[in-house]
Amino acid sequence: MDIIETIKEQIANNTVLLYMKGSPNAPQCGFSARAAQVVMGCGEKFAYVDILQNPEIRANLPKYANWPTFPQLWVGGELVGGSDILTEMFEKGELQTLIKDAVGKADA
Ligand SMILES: N[C@@H](CCC(=O)N[C@@H](CS)C(=O)NCC(=O)O)C(=O)O
Repeated sequence: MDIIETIKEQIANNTVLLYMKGSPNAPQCGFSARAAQVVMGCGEKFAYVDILQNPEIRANLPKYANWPTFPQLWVGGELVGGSDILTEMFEKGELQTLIKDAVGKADA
C-alpha cells in the first residue's frame, strides 16, 4: 500500500495516535518521552507508531502533516501538535478534555 494511504488509515483507525521515537514505555528521545508522559497522564488508551521502526513514515509524515518533527499527536483525525504544545495543553487541562471528548465520540 502507498505510504500516504497507510498513514491516512492509521489516523482514521485510531482516535488517539502518537507518532513517536520508541515506545511510551521506552521512548528514544526526550521530546517523545514528554509527549508520551502527558498523553498517558490523560488516562485514555492510545495507539502509537514508533517511527524509528518505520523509516518510510518518518520520511513522509512530516510532509503530509505539514509538521516537521516528531512526536506528533493526532486526535480524532486532526493533528494536535508536538511535545511543547501537548505539555502546554496538558498543564491547562485542555489535552485531557480534547482526548476524553474524542474517545467518547468514537465510542458513541
Ligand atoms: N518543538 C518540537 C521538538 C521536536 C523535535 O525537535 N524533534 C526532532 C528531534 S526528535 C525531530 O523530530 N527531528 C526529525 C527527525 O528526527 O526525523 C516539539 O515540541 O515536539
